[in-house]
Amino acid sequence: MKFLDLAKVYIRSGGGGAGCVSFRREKFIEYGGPDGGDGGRGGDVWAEAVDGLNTLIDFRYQQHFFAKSGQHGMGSQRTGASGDEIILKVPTGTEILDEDQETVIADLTHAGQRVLLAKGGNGGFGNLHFKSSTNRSPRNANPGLPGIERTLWLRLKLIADAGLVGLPNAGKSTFLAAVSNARPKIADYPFTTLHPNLGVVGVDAHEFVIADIPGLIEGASEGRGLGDQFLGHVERCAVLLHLVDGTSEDVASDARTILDELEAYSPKLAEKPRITVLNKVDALDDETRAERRAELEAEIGGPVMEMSGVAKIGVTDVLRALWTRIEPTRSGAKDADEAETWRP
Ligand SMILES: Nc1nc2c(ncn2[C@@H]2O[C@H](COP(=O)(O)OP(=O)(O)OP(=O)(O)O)[C@@H](O)[C@H]2O)c(=O)[nH]1
Ligand SMILES: [Mg+2]
Repeated sequence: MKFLDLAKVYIRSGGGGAGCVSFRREKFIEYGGPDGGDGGRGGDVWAEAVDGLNTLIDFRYQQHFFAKSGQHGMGSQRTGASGDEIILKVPTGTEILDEDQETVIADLTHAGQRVLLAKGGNGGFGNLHFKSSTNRSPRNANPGLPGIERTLWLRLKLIADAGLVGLPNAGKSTFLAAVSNARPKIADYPFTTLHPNLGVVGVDAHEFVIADIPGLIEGASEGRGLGDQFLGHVERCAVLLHLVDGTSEDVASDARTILDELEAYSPKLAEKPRITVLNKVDALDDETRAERRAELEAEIGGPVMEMSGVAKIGVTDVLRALWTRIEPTRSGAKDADEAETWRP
């Protein structure tokens, strides 16, 4: 799957069709009245969030979205046909930003949510419309209103309940593959994962989504490694899962590196609920394991769980711990309210 989380699009709604000037012309009727129809409305341009899409890559290949104009009005009181609307299908989690990339016009967080990006121009009135007691044969009609042209940015912030963070090689993708339907690439070299992957997880009859993102290294906030650009994809998560490679000689400093990078990216992300795990415990003897866990707990000032993604040790406990943080954010009523926000 190719991944793209920022795309520029050019949109234009359709112009309205012009109103028509026409008079009835029939046998035996000498002075037929006005019968020019109105122009049709131009097509709107909408964006709609859909499930099952996790990238904006399609917008690399198509950037122009121009809706059709309305047809002109015609004689015999016929209204011109409206122009067809255009709907940009975007992944849930897509924000729509103005050309300056500063103003967020809409945030489509729920499947089916729609936002009007550009309204089609109204059609002009035909001369039938201008008939009055003082003017029985008006010769005027309105032109249609023009469409609206806009340059917009689409920015995808994936929607997941839990986000995986850690150094490269910490075992993030291995864990995701072990617990979900996702099949991310796994290898024993850093930066195996180059873009976010989502996986659906089930535990105790609950389902939630985990996002695996590329590993962070010291200086990621200054662009080192793959940088910290992917942290945007865990911003909306209810909880972060911080995996620390238990086979590392210095688990405390490894953990500190991640916490510093989270803080540098945004204090809000650093304050998000977080579960810390000593991973790869299958490769450790009991003594080393206890020692490293204690070091890690001292560094982060809180409890640490133990796990092995490969041997599937402690995995279910970790999923349950994640769920306890996710569950309170799952209020149906709140979701429904938000879904309404951007509906026309
Ligand atoms: N012994 C042991 N090895 C593991 C475990 N989990 C992962 N590994 C190994 O660690 C290496 C890195 O695993 P990945 O899952 O690719 O690590 P990652 O954190 O996704 O790495 P990046 O994508 O580069 O950030 C692979 O060789 C895995 O086989 C584990 O629980 N135990
Ligand atoms: Mg990976």
